[in-house]
This record gives sequence, structure tokens and C-alpha cells, in this order.
Amino acid sequence: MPTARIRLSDAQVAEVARYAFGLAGLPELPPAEEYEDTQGVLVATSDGESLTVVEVPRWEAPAAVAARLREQGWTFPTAWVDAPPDDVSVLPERLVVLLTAGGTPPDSAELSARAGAWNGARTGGREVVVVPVPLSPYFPEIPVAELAAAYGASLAGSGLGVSPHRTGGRVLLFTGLSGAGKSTIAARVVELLVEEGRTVTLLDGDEVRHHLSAGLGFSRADRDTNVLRIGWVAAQIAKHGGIAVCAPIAPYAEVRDAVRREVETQAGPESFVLVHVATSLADCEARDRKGLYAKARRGEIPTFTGISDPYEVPTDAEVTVETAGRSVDECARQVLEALAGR
Ligand SMILES: Nc1ncnc2c1ncn2[C@@H]1O[C@H](COP(=O)(O)OS(=O)(=O)O)[C@@H](OP(=O)(O)O)[C@H]1O
Ligand SMILES: Nc1ncnc2c1ncn2[C@@H]1O[C@H](COP(=O)(O)OP(=O)(O)O)[C@@H](O)[C@H]1O
Repeated sequence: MPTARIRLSDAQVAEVARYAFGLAGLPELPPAEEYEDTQGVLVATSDGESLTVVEVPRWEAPAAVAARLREQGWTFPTAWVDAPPDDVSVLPERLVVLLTAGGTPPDSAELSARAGAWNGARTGGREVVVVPVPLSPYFPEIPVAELAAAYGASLAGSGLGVSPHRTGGRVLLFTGLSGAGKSTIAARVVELLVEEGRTVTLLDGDEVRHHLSAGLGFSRADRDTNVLRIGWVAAQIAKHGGIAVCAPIAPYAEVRDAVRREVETQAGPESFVLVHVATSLADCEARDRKGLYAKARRGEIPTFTGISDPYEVPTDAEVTVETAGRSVDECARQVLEALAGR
């Protein structure tokens, strides 16, 4: 039996909207009977075979946009996709701007900055109607001319992919086994960043579990919730230009990837840095500062990462830190070097 009702991410709702507007095929969604958006509004239902779209409140249908423009007397609308050109004199006097916003929350700083680039002062007083469209700003799913045509317009040009917005914020997500050195290295990284005058927030795995994630255990579902919460807070920090350093075990690749997408949506491409603290299980167990490995080996901790619970080794880490025979400072500086290059 599929789960009765599932909440979709902004990116998944955009997929549903593309399908509803005939811009793309059937989206691949986890099995469920009902799907809601991030506000809890029912957007679609499924009988297991077909998807019935109920409503996608955030997105205006292309046909509705075309009709609205016609009513306003726009006979042959011209469209521009995303960022304006450097030389705005090439633009027509009135145009509809199709702003790719799929996967981006409506209140994201990135989206307002991109829409703000089209205000009257910057476009020489041209008449501009900005319409957010459910395509991804980074990987648009259909050619821009086809997109313009769907909205009843002919394409004047596109600044898609031109200087994607970056807030300057960063998220460093440390991942690794218990005792690998995540907290120790993360704390040193924070010290070094503070010395550079940066504003940094440390979301340490152990600490988070006392506050943000109090009450959660170590089942897969609870670990996923814990890491997604950390990721969400970190993304909010990065969205406003801050640096968040997070140090949970984060054993599952799928959730690490979800955090990467959330952060890059909020703070721009390359704002997410995955740091794998790659200390071997044997070395972590030999350290066993908290005596947890010994307990896990005795069967006293039923789902202990590395012993009786999985750890999926990252294949997409921006930095891999080996700690054996190296000082904490050396490891922290390796992380900072990777950060400086981004
Ligand atoms: N079953 C089990 N498995 C792994 N770890 C356990 C477990 N039970 C308690 N602990 C202690 O909790 C710390 C890991 O919590 P995290 O929030 O980082 O884990 S996770 O990302 O949600 O998987 C981890 O801390 P660190 O040693 O700092 O990693 C452990 O001290
Ligand atoms: N190069 C290194 N980097 C980080 N920790 C190290 C290093 N070498 C030895 N250690 C020791 O390993 C242990 C790591 O513990 P901790 O930072 O709490 O790990 P985690 O947060 O991954 O559970 C500490 O006792 C630390 O002193």
C-alpha cells in the first residue's frame, strides 16, 4: 500500500506543474494516493497508474498568461528568459520575462534578486511583465523558444545561465563515522573562519540532537529527518550570506543530496561543500572516545553506524579528509583551501 499523502518539495511541485502545462511528461514521484505542496495544498492524486493534477497554486498556466496579455492589448508578445542583457537597448519596449523558478521557494533571496534585475530603472522604463515559470534555473528542461511559444510569445532572447545568483553564503556539511573527527575538525574550521572575520554558525551533530532534533532516535527515518532539519537551517543561513558548518554522521547519500539541492537552490550554485572525514572504521573504533563502539560490539546499541547500521561512503564529496597521522589543524586547513577555491 502506498503512503496515503506525501508532501512534495518545491522541485517536485514544479515537475507536476510542467506536466500539467504540457511542458514535460509524467513526473516520477514516490508512490502515494495524494500529493500536497510545501504549504499542504492538495496538488495531485494518483490511482497508481495515472496522475490527476488538482491545482498548482504557485504557477500560472501558460494559456492563462497568454490570455491575460491579450486582454491587456499585447497582440504579439515578445518574451525574454531570465537575466536581462548587459545592453538593454536591444530589448523591445514591452516584453514578458519568463523567470525560471522551478525548485526555488517563492520567498528565496535568489528569486527576488533575479526579478529585481528587471525593475524599471534598470531596463530604461520598458514595460515588463515578469512571470515565474516552473523550469529549473540551472537545468532548463525544454528549449527556451518552446517555452516562449507555450506562453503565446515569440522569443526575443535569453540570459539563462548568465551569472547565476550567488548569495556568498556557504554550507560545509561534514559527514563520516562516529569518532571520525567531524566535530573536532569542524570546530577548528570555525575558529579559522572567525579569525578571517566571517560570520559562522556551527550545527554540530551531538548539539543539534539536544535542541533541533530532541526526541529523534537512530532509525533511518529519524536520521533522515535530523539531517534534513540541519540542512534546512543551514540553507537559511547561507541564503542570507552566512556560513553554516554542520557535522552530523549523515550516513545516507540520498539525504545528503537533498540537502545539497536545498542549499544550492537557496544560496546559488557551488554554495554547498560536502566534506567526507574518511577515517576508517578500524581507526574510529580504536579511538572510541565515548565507548560507543565497545557497546555496539556487545550488542547494546542496536543500530550503530558502521557496526550494525549502514554508512554510505560519498562519491560526490568536494573534499575528502584523511585524519590518520595528520594534525587537526592540517585537516582544517585542507577544508579551508577547498572553500577558498569556490
Ligand atoms: N546508533 C547510533 N549510531 C550512530 N551514532 C549514535 C548512535 N547512538 C548514539 N549515537 C551518538 O549520536 C551521534 C550521531 O548523531 P548524528 O545526529 O550525527 O547522526 S545522524 O546524522 O542522524 O545519523 C554520534 O556522535 P558522533 O560520535 O559525534 O558522530 C554518537 O555519539
Ligand atoms: N587529524 C585529526 N582530525 C580530527 N580528529 C582527530 C585527528 N587525529 C585524532 N583525532 C581525534 O579523533 C577524535 C575525533 O572525535 P570527534 O571529533 O568527536 O569525532 P566525530 O565528531 O566524527 O564523532 C578526537 O578525539 C580527536 O582528538
